Amino acid sequence: MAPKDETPSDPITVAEVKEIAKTKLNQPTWDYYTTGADENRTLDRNSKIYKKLLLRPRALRNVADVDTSAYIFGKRYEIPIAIAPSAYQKLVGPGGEIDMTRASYTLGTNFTLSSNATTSLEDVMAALPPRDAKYPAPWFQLYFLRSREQTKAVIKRAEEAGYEALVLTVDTAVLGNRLGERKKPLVLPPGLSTANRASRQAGGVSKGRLLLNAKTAAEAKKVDQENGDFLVDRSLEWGEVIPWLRMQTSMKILVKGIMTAEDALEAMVAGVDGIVVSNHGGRQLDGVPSTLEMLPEIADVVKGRIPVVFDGGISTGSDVFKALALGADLCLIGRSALWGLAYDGQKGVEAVLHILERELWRTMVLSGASSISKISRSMVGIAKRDGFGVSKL
Ligand SMILES: Cc1cc2nc3c(=O)[nH]c(=O)nc-3n(C[C@H](O)[C@H](O)[C@H](O)COP(=O)(O)O)c2cc1C
Ligand SMILES: CCCCCCC(=O)C(=O)O
Repeated sequence: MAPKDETPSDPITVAEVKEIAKTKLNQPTWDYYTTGADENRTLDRNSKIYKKLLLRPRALRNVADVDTSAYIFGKRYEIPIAIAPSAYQKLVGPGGEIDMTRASYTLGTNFTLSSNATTSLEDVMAALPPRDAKYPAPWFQLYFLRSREQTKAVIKRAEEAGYEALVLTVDTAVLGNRLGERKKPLVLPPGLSTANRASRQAGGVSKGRLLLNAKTAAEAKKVDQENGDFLVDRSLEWGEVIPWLRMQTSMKILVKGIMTAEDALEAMVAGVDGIVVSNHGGRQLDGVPSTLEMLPEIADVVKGRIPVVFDGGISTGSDVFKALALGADLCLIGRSALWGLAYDGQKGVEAVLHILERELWRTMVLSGASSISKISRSMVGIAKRDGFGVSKL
């Protein structure tokens, strides 16, 4: 069935939602959420690349009924679009992580809670009504701290609370060089804290930020030594960390931050259940390609064996279509969901998901794909170098 249209006064694109969000957020919060690392080359590339990819539609393929649903780990997603983990969501809207997770529930999809959330993982789970077992439970994103005890404790809490999967972020051994943040460090206002650090330390802003703002190498070393337990463990390796996680939990294990076919292979050999192709929304290593560019080589290695989850720069349903065509099984939205949260809390996030759903549905109809499995790589192409004609990928 075709998704319902908005009422005339509603924003009808994510770009419009973002404009409204800008008027609702204070400057430091807007800067924190919009920024990338260094010169923002990767951040910009992530979104611009979608415009370069052209669609190659097919006609007369019976699109009377178009089904946007997808299955990941055997669970049903009404749309192949879920919400990426992002830190400190109560800075964006008072309902924060709870509004996000409830919106994902309403749309029949899923949400990943950040290790640096401002709501406890137990409260997020308790905010959801009971759900038919055919749908997924939320996932929990893990920053693996140097303190194994702290790391173990939070994994245990996530498992006991009923999270379906653990998403180990592997692109944040140290925080990216975010220039705006270095000039104006992010400070959580009183009353907000990172509720999922096992110690629930007051103030709660990541100790990684102290390291980022150290003025000299000596100061950085001091911070590193003094705050060691709360920093991400930089000594992790595939062959050790994945088996260690397996020993701790029976939740599914995904790794987030895969940007090469080589790492996708490492991940599979190490025995993960899924990967997330991601460059952290351009906030970590600047100068890496867009995620969309790397998706085909990664999908060639893992597609059909383990789920390929994907994020980076998605702001339209046609972006989602392109990522699915290049091998994604499920797309995550980071900032687009945050603009919805700023715009109107849970309803705003739902509005964003509905916009993307409608746009994806229309792109599928007009491309001749009546289900997600009918979206193929041959349905996208790239303009030839001499500017005339389209090459298949
Ligand atoms: C403000 C902000 C905070 C983020 N916090 C986290 C986090 O805590 N953990 C994590 O794994 N990724 C985090 N990410 C990365 C997102 O999960 C996701 O990879 C990225 O936002 C996708 O790109 P998009 O924003 O262009 O959709 C964050 C992203 C943003 C923008
Ligand atoms: C220990 C690393 C803290 C990262 C904080 C949240 C995040 O991922 C971001 O991009 O900001």
